[in-house]
Amino acid sequence: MASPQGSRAPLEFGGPLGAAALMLLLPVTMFHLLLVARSGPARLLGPPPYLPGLEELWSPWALLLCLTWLGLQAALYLLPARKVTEGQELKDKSRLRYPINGFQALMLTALLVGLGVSAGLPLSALPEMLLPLAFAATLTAFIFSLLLYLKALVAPASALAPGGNSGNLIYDFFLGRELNPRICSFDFKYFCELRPGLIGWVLINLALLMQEAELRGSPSLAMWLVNGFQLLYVGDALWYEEAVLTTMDIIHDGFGFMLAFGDLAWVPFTYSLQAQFLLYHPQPLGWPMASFICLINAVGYYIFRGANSQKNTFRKNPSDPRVADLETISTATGRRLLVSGWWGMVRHPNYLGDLIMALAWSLPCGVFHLLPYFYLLYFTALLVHREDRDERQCLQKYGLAWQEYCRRVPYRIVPYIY
Ligand SMILES: NC(=O)C1=CN([C@@H]2O[C@H](COP(=O)(O)OP(=O)(O)OC[C@H]3O[C@@H](n4cnc5c(N)ncnc54)[C@H](OP(=O)(O)O)[C@@H]3O)[C@@H](O)[C@H]2O)C=CC1
Ligand SMILES: CC(C)CCC[C@@H](C)[C@H]1CC=C2C3=C(CC[C@@]21C)[C@@]1(C)CC[C@H](O)C(C)(C)[C@@H]1CC3
Repeated sequence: MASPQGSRAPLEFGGPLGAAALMLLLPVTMFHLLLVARSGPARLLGPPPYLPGLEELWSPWALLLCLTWLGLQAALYLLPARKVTEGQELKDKSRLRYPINGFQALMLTALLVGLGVSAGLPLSALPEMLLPLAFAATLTAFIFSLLLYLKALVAPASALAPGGNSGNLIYDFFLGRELNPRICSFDFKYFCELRPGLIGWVLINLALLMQEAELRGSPSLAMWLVNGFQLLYVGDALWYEEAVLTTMDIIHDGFGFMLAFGDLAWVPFTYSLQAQFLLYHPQPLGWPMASFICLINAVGYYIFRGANSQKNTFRKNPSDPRVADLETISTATGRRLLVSGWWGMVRHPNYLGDLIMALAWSLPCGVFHLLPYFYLLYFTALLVHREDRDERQCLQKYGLAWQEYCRRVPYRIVPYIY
């Protein structure tokens, strides 16, 4: 099967073997975390307390709940949007159109959940269903990825992603073949990246907070902090929804098992790990320490938002007064690269801010368990690997201009360290 570029793109993630290993390892890790978080010792590196049988994982109700959730989010996606925006230019010079109504979907979901809870919906029962729900989400992601793979077989070559079309079934299934799979105007990748998983994550956090309130009379300060920080992160992603259109996932990566599983299962069930841990292992936290952790989160958010907004504003309109004074390097493609402001500090200031926030999300869980720091460890590995992939893509895109940028801004993520 020919690559859409004519020559084959270099294999990533360790090729077919790496892809096969990740397809097994990621779900196993997710179930390990879910089991260990509720066990007494909560040891990240220890064995799980027991191995669940199929009867504990499989529940038709969980699958129904999962599909209903996807259906609800799809319906909210289809509601009239306050704005419809165009994505980046594609290979065939066309641009796709995307509805900007993610924040509206979050608000409407909050309203529906609020009404449901006041009418007696037992949201605090959700934590008891996390295992079968995670299993249902994994199954859904797997079947969905199969359908996406089949859909790509009839897609035109111009619709295929630069990677994910090696001709190896396992590798292509994992990475995803089609860049922007759609049915009419419904864009599956854009929908999955921001809606069901991210909103599902804050809903699971809320359910854990409510169950803690039922168990202990009121939610702990640590649980409030974790819920608040992560709600800010998800609210921000949906408020600045348009920014996702310039991320690597939308511009470069195909839509396959990696993103389908990542978006639908990995994000809601592993990103809520700190709240899961806190429900079963309450941690004392005083106001002085809580204030310090809030400050760390605020610093991380300031860097993350500042850097992402600066790049998006610049990419949308380089003469925007907010970025017009920044120093830039011209490239042969006609696009310019920022070399001052946030992007003159390190080559990925947005990753730095994100990592600082990740630390703030774990600190409320204390320093005596490694488990709540899993997100920070995984995220560091993800971003270092992502930065390396992006670096190679930018070198290919911008050649000498990228080398000049690297010379002017030598550090990748952490100034003077990395
Ligand atoms: N919570 C999570 O699980 C995850 C969060 N993230 C977050 O998502 C966000 C987006 O990440 P990601 O898509 O990886 O990367 P970026 O948003 O950093 O995008 C990288 C692209 O930005 C452009 N760029 C790079 N340097 C410059 C420069 N100096 N001037 C102008 N443009 C430049 C290049 O594209 P071009 O030139 O073509 O515009 C490059 O390919 C980040 O904040 C990250 O932290 C990411 C992964 C997971
Ligand atoms: C587990 C696998 C090896 C990889 C799965 C990766 C995915 C979970 C992540 C890839 C890029 C992501 C982004 C976000 C969430 C996680 C995934 C899907 C993001 C939507 C989070 C919120 C941010 O504000 C963002 C910038 C919009 C993020 C975009 C990338």
